[in-house]
Amino acid sequence: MPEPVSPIVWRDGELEIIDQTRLPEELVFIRPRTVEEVWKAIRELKVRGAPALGIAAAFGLYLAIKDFQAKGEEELCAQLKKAADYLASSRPTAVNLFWALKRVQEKVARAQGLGVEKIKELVLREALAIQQEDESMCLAIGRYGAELLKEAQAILTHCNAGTLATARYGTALAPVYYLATQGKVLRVFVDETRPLLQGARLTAWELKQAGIPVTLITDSMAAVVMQKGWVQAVVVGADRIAANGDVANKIGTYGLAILAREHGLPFYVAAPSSTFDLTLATGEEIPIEEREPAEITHLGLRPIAPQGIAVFNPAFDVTPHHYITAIITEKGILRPPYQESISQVLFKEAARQK
Ligand SMILES: CSC[C@H]1O[C@H](OP(=O)(O)O)[C@H](O)[C@@H]1O
Repeated sequence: MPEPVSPIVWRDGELEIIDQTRLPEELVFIRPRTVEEVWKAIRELKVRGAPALGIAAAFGLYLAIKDFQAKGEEELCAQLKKAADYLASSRPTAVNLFWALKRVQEKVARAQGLGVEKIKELVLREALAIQQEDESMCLAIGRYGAELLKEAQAILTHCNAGTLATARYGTALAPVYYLATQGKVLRVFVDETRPLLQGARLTAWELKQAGIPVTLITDSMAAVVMQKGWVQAVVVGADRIAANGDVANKIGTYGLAILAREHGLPFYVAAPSSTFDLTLATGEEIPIEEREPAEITHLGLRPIAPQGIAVFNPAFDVTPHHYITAIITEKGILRPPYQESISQVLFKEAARQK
């Protein structure tokens, strides 16, 4: 199986990003050189997917300061905070973006006294570390998730939680890639995922590249695919997971969870620990991004709805934890009650590090 692509790399002193708005027709790379260009790439979903947003934001911080002529560390840190606040305004739901911005700034705060140039180098090193760690976390999610899917013939997934949404390998698709390397090839039923079609444009593309069999369906077909018994599990990604296990993910996920429950299918969420937001008790507190009406009323330039029609365009919804069979993380499989299993897996690790 060909190695899944990485959508975002630091190569020869430049940030190189696959422009995901050009897929599946063209594989086009862009090289943002300023924090403004990174902000725009995030906002326009040229780079998207919760972990990939964290990685892009971390590199965006470096681009914001690499050529900045600071008189001293204090001025440099002020520029870094200004850039972090700016990047934080690009998209509100995926917590990985905010987690990465916070992690880099905290690293810099602990490095006071190093000098301006050393701090700049440290920010780049931290962005590279975030990217490398994410790839390792996706691999671990693949191994843990494979245990849950090893008896399945096919799964259904929604949106794109594959290699294009992460450093590499993905979250929901990581077990599919891992099983393929072990000689077990699953078929993946892919929701097209209106309105921006991340499933049809991105998941179908990346799985085809990897030689994984794909069946593309419209979002409205998921129920009958489950009714016919064509899939044995539903596996999706996440953009933010609250302390009780409520999951924010692409709009349409909540409906899939209810359908899975109705058809007696396991509903798995795959996410690294950087997607958990333990400051939020429940999913009710997760900010849900609302995007432009034109994403729904138009297909490209062509209107597909009457002009001026009222539109509701939330990019995400929240699936209550009681619909979720298990959460696959890089540290293991979390089972209900999530309030306990999340803290045991995530906090216990942190406690040991103190
Ligand atoms: C591996 S997390 C991917 C997650 O992000 C997607 O949203 P978007 O394409 O708007 O960035 C979707 O919710 C995926 O599940």
